Amino acid sequence: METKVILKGEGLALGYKKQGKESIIAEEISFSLEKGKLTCLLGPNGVGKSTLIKTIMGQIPVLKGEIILSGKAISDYNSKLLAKKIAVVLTDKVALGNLTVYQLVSLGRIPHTSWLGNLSIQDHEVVERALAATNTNYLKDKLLSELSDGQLQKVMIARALVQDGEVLILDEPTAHLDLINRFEIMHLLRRIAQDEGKAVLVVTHDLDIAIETADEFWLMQCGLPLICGSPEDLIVNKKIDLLLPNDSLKFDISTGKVQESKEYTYPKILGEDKLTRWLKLFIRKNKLELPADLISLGITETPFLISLNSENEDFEFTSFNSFLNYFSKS
Ligand SMILES: Nc1ncnc2c1ncn2[C@@H]1O[C@H](COP(=O)(O)OP(=O)(O)OP(=O)(O)O)[C@@H](O)[C@H]1O
Repeated sequence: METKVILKGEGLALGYKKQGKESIIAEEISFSLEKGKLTCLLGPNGVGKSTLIKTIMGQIPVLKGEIILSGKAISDYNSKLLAKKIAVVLTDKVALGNLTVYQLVSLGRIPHTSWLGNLSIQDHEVVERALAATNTNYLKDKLLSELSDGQLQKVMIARALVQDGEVLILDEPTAHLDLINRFEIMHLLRRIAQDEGKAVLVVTHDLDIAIETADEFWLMQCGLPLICGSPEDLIVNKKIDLLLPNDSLKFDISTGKVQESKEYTYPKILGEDKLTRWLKLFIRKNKLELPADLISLGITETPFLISLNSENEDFEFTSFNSFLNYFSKS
C-alpha cells in the first residue's frame, strides 16, 4: 500500500540560535503528516506553533533531530525545490494591493516557471483551476486592495494551490474572519486535502470549527511532547484537556464546548435536552439562585415558555431575559 506519510519528524527539539546560544522552545516533537488529510495544530499562545511551522518550512534549522520530507531531510532541499513541495499561507498582510487577483495567484507559479517568470498555457490552466477550486474566479480582475479579508484569504489559498506542492501549510487562516467565512475556509481546506490528495496543516485557535473539519489534531502544550490523533480520539480519551491547563476551564465532552469547570448543581429541568442545556447555561452564566422552595422548572419550545413552580408561586416567562428579571426583582 502506498504510504500517505509525506512529512515526518521524530524527537525533534525546536527553537532559536543566537550568537551560538540555543534557546529551546519545544522538545520531544514527533509527528507524521499524511496526504489526503486536514491536520490542525492547536495550542496556547506562545507555545511554539509558528516555530514548528517555520522549522518545517526550512526557515529555521531544527536544534535536534531531522524533519524528513518525501524520504529526504528538509536541510537537503534547496529553497526552489522546497517551494515546489511545500506551499505556505501566512497571516501577514500582503503589501501588493495594486495587483489583480489573477496576477497574485499567478505569482504562486514562480517555482515552476523559467527564470523569466513567463507562464505557459499549462501554467494558466493551473491558475484557472485554483481559482475555480477556491470559488474566486469571479474576483480574478479585481485589485487585492478591493477584497474583503475573507475573499483575500481564499485568494491566498488559490496562490498556494498553484504552487502545486504536496504539502499546504496555513498559519491561522481564519483569524479576523466572521463565522461563515471561518467555516467556509476550513471546509475548503478539507476539500482540498481530500480531492487533491494534499497534506494540509493548519494552525488554528478555532477549536469548534477544527473539531468539525479536521482529520487529525496535533496538540502542543508547554513542556510536553506533541500529542497527535483524531479529534474524536483526543476528546474521548480527554487528551484535549491539555489545551486547558488552567483548572478553571474544562472541555465538556457532551456538548463539545469549553466551559467553567466549577460543578453546578441544577434542579431537575423538564423539557427536551436541546432546550434544557440553554437554560442550564443561562443559570450558570448569570449565577442564578433558584428559590429554596422550588418544585419544578421546565422549558418548552412552542410556545416558548420557561415555567417555574415553587410552593408559594408559579411563573411563566416568555424569554430568557424575562426569566432573569424575576431574579433581579426578588
Ligand atoms: N526569532 C525568534 N527568536 C527567539 N525567540 C523567538 C523568535 N520567534 C519567536 N520566539 C519565541 O518562541 C516562543 C514561541 O513563539 P511562537 O510564535 O512559535 O508561538 P505560537 O504558538 O505560534 O504563538 P501564537 O499562538 O501566539 O501565534 C515565544 O516565546 C517567542 O517569544
